[in-house]
Amino acid sequence: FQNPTVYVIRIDTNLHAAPRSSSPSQRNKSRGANAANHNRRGHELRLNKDTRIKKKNTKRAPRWEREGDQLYAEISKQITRDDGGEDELSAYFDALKKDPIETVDDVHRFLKPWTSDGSGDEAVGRENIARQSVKAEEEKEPANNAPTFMWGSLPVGPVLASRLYASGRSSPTDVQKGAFPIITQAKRTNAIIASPTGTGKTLAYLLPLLCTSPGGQFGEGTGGVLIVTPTIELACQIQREVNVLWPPDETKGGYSACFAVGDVDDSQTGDDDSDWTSPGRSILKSITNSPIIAGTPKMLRMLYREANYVSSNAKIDRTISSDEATTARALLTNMRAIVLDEADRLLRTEAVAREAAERKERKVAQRMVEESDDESPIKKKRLIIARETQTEMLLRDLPIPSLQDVQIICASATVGRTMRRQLMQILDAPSADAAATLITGEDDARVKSKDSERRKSVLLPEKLQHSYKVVDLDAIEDIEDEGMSVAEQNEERMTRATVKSLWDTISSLEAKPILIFPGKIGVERIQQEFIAMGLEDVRTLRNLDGASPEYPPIESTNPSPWKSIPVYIIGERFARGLDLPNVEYVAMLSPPSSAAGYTHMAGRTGRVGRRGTAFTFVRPKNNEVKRLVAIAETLGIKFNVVSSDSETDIHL
Ligand SMILES: Nc1ncnc2c1ncn2[C@@H]1O[C@H](COP(=O)(O)OP(=O)(O)OP(=O)(O)O)[C@@H](O)[C@H]1O
Repeated sequence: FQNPTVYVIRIDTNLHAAPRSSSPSQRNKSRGANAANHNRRGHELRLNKDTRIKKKNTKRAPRWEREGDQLYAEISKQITRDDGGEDELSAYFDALKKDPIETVDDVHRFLKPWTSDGSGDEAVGRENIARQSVKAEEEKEPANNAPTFMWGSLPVGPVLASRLYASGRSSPTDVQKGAFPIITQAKRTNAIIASPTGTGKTLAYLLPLLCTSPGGQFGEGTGGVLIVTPTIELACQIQREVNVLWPPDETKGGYSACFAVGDVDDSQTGDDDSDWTSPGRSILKSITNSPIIAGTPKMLRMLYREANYVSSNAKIDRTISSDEATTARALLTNMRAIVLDEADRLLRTEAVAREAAERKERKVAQRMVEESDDESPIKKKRLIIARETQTEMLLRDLPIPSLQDVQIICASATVGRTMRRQLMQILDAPSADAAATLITGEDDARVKSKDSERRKSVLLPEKLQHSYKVVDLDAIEDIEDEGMSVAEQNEERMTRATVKSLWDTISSLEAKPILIFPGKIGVERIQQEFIAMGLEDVRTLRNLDGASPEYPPIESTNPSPWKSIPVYIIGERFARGLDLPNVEYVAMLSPPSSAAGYTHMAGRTGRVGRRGTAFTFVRPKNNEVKRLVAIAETLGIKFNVVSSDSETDIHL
């Protein structure tokens, strides 16, 4: 009843009117000779003409009908407004004769008083328009070339919007909404995209770059965008994402718009010395007009070094083909953006932070010794100096005029002050803010929470649950193998106990894909154990791409082609950015050595608002328990306890 619908019911109130004749002929008869003097209901009409007209006029049409008529009359007129009227609007239109509309901006300026952001109380008139046009000139931003067709609130253009919908992404995530306007700004803006794992950071940088691509998919030019990733697997994952948005066109050679610089193809490098092609040249040869180049910093350094050589020696070195020379020149001249995906890992931020903390600790210790009378020498820990990384070397040596001319975009779930300062140094910027704009998915209520623990947990997806399980060593008997040292026997017992704990945990869970980080135990051992226990779909990095007939492609979201629920076993260093479909559980077989490590591993589940649980297996050892406490403290998370038969459970 809040929005009642009004029905107009016409009721015939003339209940005493003569009944209607059943047929038209009878009706005509009943009207008879006097019909002219009677109305249709048989009431007598007065023949006095004036009275009759008067009577008709007194029955006025309802207001809405009269206003409606007026409106219809008004809108059906030809709108020329050349009639030289004297109202304000006519004056406004008259001004057009002196200053006709010629450009898109003229149209906006002219229509401004009727657009929702034009303040309603401003007087309509030429003065007003002139003022607005001056203002517009002052504020004039270079035009944004992004096509308009909305994906949620983002103008990504009809083609990309349809492909996004078709691939099951119906609206942008918060960080995608935040990143798009900043990255597409006509004034080149560097950006750091920082938001929890699984919030769509890849699309957050990819979409604005594709939308601002000069000439689109086939007009961008080779190597317009360079994406640096810590692993080749991540580069391939980005390639798959690009293929969804910009599918390879068979009529144009069927190559992907994103070239993933992987291991060098041996078939390109001949066996004998005369056929030998350098790895850099092999990569260069394989690039076929790809506008986006993605790869690890080491491979990219090799590629760009070779491109530099080829472009400067094309005329004198006979081994250089004209195609190679063209590609090399394009690589060096087209670059407009560089993305550092998982930037803190690429810039080895952790090592720099560790070194800084260690130096600070040393200073404090030194001061304490100086202030006390204690003469005993200070025990010094070895200082591990953070070395320059491959990415830093790549950025330093890139054969382009200046990094200032290229848009730099960094993305990671774990961005801190150290990383921002590193970037500031690399770009020679006066401050971290000047180096790059920080973009976060700020709609998360946790960011504004008064509870500091809750604020800390913002690095992780909100729906991600955390659990730990204590490995029950007593469940495994002592190992007595004469071929093994005591230490090896203990290690083996630990491994068996951990595998048993893992198996017991998996057995108690709903059947859903699980990702295991095996820690020291290693990928192969867990794989062998699980296959021996009868699991069929046990995958490692090698069979993730679905190329082998035994393993269907992992993009498949339909569980029907799965032989059994997939179990992925992946080494920790490949955790970053990995996006495996439908993974509901992550198992870390020992507590990670840093909170950032935990964030990236646990974050393989609970992605894009889905549920997920991360299990950490902890042995009853001081260092492992301490690590788990430090992780819980840093990230502001509370663990659930997975019960175990042993009495050694620790409650954090
Ligand atoms: N707007 C969206 N709606 C639904 N799903 C999305 C959307 N954007 C991205 N995704 C999907 O979310 C998943 C995670 O995206 P992505 O890998 O970019 O996350 P991320 O933030 O980079 O995570 P990580 O920090 O772990 O690398 C992908 O499968 C991607 O296809």
